[in-house]
Amino acid sequence: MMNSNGEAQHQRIARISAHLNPSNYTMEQGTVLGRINCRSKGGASGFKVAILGAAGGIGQPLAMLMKMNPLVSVLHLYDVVNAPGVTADISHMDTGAVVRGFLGPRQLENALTGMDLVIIPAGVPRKPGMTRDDLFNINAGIVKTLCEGIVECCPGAIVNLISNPVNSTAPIAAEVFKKAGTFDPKKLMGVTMLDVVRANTFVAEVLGLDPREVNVPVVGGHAGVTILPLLSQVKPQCSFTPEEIGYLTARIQNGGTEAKAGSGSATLSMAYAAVKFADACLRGLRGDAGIVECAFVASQVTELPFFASKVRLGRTGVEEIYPLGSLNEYERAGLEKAKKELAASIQKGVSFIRK
Ligand SMILES: NC(=O)c1ccc[n+]([C@@H]2O[C@H](COP(=O)([O-])OP(=O)(O)OC[C@H]3O[C@@H](n4cnc5c(N)ncnc54)[C@H](O)[C@@H]3O)[C@@H](O)[C@H]2O)c1
Ligand SMILES: O=C(O)C[C@H](O)C(=O)O
Repeated sequence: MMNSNGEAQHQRIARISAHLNPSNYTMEQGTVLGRINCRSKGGASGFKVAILGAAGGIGQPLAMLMKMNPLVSVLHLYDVVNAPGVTADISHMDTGAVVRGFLGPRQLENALTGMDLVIIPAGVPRKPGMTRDDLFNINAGIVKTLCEGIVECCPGAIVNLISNPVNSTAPIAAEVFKKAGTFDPKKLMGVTMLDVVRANTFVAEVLGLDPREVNVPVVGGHAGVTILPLLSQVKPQCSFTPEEIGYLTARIQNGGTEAKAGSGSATLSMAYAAVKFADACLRGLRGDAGIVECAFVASQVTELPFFASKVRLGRTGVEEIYPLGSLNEYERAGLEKAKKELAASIQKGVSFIRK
């Protein structure tokens, strides 16, 4: 009869033998050690997070940063290409989250089942000279398919939508969920955090402050004039010259073109922003109080059905949407321009599903 040390050793040998036998490898389990219940897996507490488009320019650093997040116990990495390699690479990080990879549509169901939070950076990015709306024809279909998967496998999950054009893809997601009867406006957020991250950085440069001390609300949407920084509401309280306002507004609105200097679109700062926002969502789900961030959500703040503004995140997702507060004349003019473009982008997304 084996003593408990002998038993443990026997199990370790069995695990290693399984690891050395390639027939035991299944992509869905990410690594063989994951498949055979590796004892180094994270604790049972924590949230289950899926990244769809995890092998891409945003997806990879986003996956790495989420693997480092102590609130994450399980991390599912889904893509239509290269998911095995990215998963193996990230799974070697000695942090708590268990990582599993999923490749291609046949594995989408397993990637999504049981998830608390689904982050979607899947789809094509802009090339020089393109607008975000030029991505619509390809990305609308991708987002639709992935959201249909969410309907089937994790209809109660929080969804963070990154794929552009966000002003249309978030309404597309909402329409897919409405059609299936699973739409919960508290759970769907278009990610506009990068606009806030940029605004904090650029404003801090002008004011000579540490960006971590600066908070700039950015409302509206996530493309050109729909990106509306409210410089009159910057914290800490401050004032700007008209030249500074013109410079900052233009730089924040065109940050996406500045990033990567015309050779692609932002990936690293976006991954940082996505993780900052996802972490806020997870802290909200955990029940932390007072978590306020900007996001593009189903809203009654204006006459438009979707709008980005400050929201409070809690156990059920978006628990409160804040009004815009008082705007100066420059911002009121910007709001009118933003609403005009936003209305068309939202309608384009809605029509894509209702057509
Ligand atoms: N919301 C924002 O602030 C923001 C910021 C930057 C980029 N973006 C957008 O994010 C998207 C991704 O950008 P990127 O630079 O990572 O692009 P990328 O091409 O590097 O990566 C996209 C990934 O999506 C995958 N993909 C394609 N179709 C898929 C599908 N059906 N299912 C799952 N995965 C699929 C690709 O294989 C690829 O790995 C783009 O639409 C870009 O415009 C948004
Ligand atoms: O500009 C882009 O196309 C990507 C993204 O939306 C960004 O703001 O960086």
